[in-house]
Amino acid sequence: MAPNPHIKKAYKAMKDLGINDAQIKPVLKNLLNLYDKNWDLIADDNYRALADAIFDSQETQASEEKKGKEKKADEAEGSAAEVERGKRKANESVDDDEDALDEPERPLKRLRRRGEAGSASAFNNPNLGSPSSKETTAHDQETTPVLLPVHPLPTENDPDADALIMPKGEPFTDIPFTSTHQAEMEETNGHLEQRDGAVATHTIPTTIERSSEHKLAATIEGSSTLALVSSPAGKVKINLSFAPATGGSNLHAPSMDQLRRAMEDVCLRQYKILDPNFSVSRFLNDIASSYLELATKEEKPANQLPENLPSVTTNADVLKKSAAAMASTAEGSNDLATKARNSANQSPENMQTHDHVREDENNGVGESVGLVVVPECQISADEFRVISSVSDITFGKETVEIPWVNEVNSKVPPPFRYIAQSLVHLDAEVKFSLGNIKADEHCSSCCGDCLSPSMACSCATALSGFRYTKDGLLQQDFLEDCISEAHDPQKRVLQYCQECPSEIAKNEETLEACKGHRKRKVIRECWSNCGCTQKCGNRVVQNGIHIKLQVFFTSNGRGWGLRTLEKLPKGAFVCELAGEILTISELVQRSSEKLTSPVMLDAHWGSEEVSGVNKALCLDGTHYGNISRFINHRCGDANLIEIPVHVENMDLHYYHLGLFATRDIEAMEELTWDYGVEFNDHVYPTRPFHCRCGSEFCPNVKRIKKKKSKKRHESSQC
Ligand SMILES: C[S@@+](CC[C@H](N)C(=O)[O-])C[C@H]1O[C@@H](n2cnc3c(N)ncnc32)[C@H](O)[C@@H]1O
Repeated sequence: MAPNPHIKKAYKAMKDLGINDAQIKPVLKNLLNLYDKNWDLIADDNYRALADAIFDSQETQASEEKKGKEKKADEAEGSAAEVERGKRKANESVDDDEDALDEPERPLKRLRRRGEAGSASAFNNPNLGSPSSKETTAHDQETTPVLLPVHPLPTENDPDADALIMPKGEPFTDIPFTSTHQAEMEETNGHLEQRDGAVATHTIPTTIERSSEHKLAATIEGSSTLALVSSPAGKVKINLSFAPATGGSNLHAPSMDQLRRAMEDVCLRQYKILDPNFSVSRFLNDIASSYLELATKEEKPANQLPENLPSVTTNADVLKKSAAAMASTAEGSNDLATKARNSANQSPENMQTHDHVREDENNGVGESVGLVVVPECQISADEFRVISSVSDITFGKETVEIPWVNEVNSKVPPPFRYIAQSLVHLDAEVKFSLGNIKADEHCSSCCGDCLSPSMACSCATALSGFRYTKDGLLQQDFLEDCISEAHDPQKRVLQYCQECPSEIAKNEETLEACKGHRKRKVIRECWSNCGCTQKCGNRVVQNGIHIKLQVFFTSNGRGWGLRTLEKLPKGAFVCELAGEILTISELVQRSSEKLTSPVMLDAHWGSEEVSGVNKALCLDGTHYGNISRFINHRCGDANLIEIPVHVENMDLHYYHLGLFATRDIEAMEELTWDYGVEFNDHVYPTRPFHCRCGSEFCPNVKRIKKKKSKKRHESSQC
């Protein structure tokens, strides 16, 4: 009978690892039983399961043999052996190490010790185990420490100088990063080396030995290790290595940025580190400097505190200190920093005199920023949610992550609930039902992608062509029309209500006449009543955000803003204006709060369909909103424009508002739109603000320009 090809391959893989046939057979038999002859499981990851099982059986066998030998020796030597065992117990750790060296070396372990030390890649590469690859001697295996992949030591110009370095090729494990490093170090030629005979002990056994060219040398004895090594320039580098046999076939090295973000997330969630300037690379830098500082200090007797030892601050002290630092930039009482200060029960003045307060907390690059570890009771769940949203302020509610940064001060974004789609607050009559769709709004002919020419459907006819191009941008002529209507009052068509909802909602004795509402050009997208796919080119706004955005703190007094992290072409969809859908009466009731971003949905207010205060709707993103709530206003030449979009039906009193690029926008440019507010309209329920948009169309800029030219004129006359 021809040999089973599976068995043949398994034997080959094991032989490549230096395992002989006799060792393979019984283990493979057991494994086949165990896995119900599922060869896929056994063959996975180059027969890892089989190799592991063989190593385990070797270990069991070795320890049983050892026990047997001890038993025999005890019987033969009687009381003499008792004495010997006593000695052995006293030297237990030494004996254990020797026993470990007596054990047959696992081929995997050996592979790892060769040159690359890359366990996972070595395991997946059968050639590394073949006789042609360079063998180490038994002596090498016993005494030579493994050279972990060597990373160049940091230099002044090294952009990676602060980076946490992960040894390439070592598998990853989530073993906790704990170290009780007690290595005795001495300084030689400006770098740290271990004193002869001293052993750096970690919770996980590791040896660090003196090695040339400032390389880090460490043996991996099982789990993860943490080691530090210094450069001739006095810099300290941290090296992490991970347990060999873990990670599986999915093992891949995360980028430094991913690692940093993940760590910052952990710090925020688990340790509740409040300072938004907290950075993992800076934190690692601090570990390295503290290490260097402690390691280069003269040893003191155990009961004597070394001079200049960095003072250890209690959590409460840290809280006061950091709250004080944060308070120096806090403006609003709503600010988390202010809350932290209040909870520390200290006046800012007292705290400013506190020894530990840092003056430069805003821009202390390279400085260690005081971390605030706040007991859970001191911040609300809402506040904590906002703090922990650094990497994604949307909490996964959009198809893209939107991070926030504050490079200006220590403020964090205001607490609000992120919603990707607008929601009715209470009374607004918004019905999305198929039954409400009129017969002429049903499109029976659309199929696949409505924008492909062969698919011309009745949606296209109804709109005299689609508003989008095949690239998902707005049609240029349509966009230009919208822009010029918005900019040029002459081109605006106003509609007047007979009884204006805004005026009715004011509840004043005399009803004022309608001031007029702009008739708007609209986009109509395909919806559930259409037969096309979700990828149809006439579905843009409903498919949500697809660009890289970032919330950031503006540097000229406009609070938070939104910017794009990528270049955007003219006509690109950015995001929808989403928030709570309110009736006008509800909005007026709220107006005592001076809302930050209410938007009227008044494009059809002149029509008969929209009459009465419950039909006239608006959006408010103050408490519930999407990313648009961070977009600041710009007079006249904003780079975004809002356009009404009908998605669910052509119901005139509710529609979506899509924000589109009015021109090409560079990466890192702030996104702005013209709120269309009259700054002298005191009835409009938005928080009045002194406009700092800087646009040449801004009344404030015009006023300043006028003043300047007047002054210049006056001085030229003198
Ligand atoms: C929709 S929010 C925009 C995000 C806001 N900057 C924040 O920090 O949350 C509107 C508020 O931002 C501020 N704002 C927007 N545009 C501004 C501008 N051009 N100048 C000054 N403040 C502005 C005003 O306080 C306004 O009430």
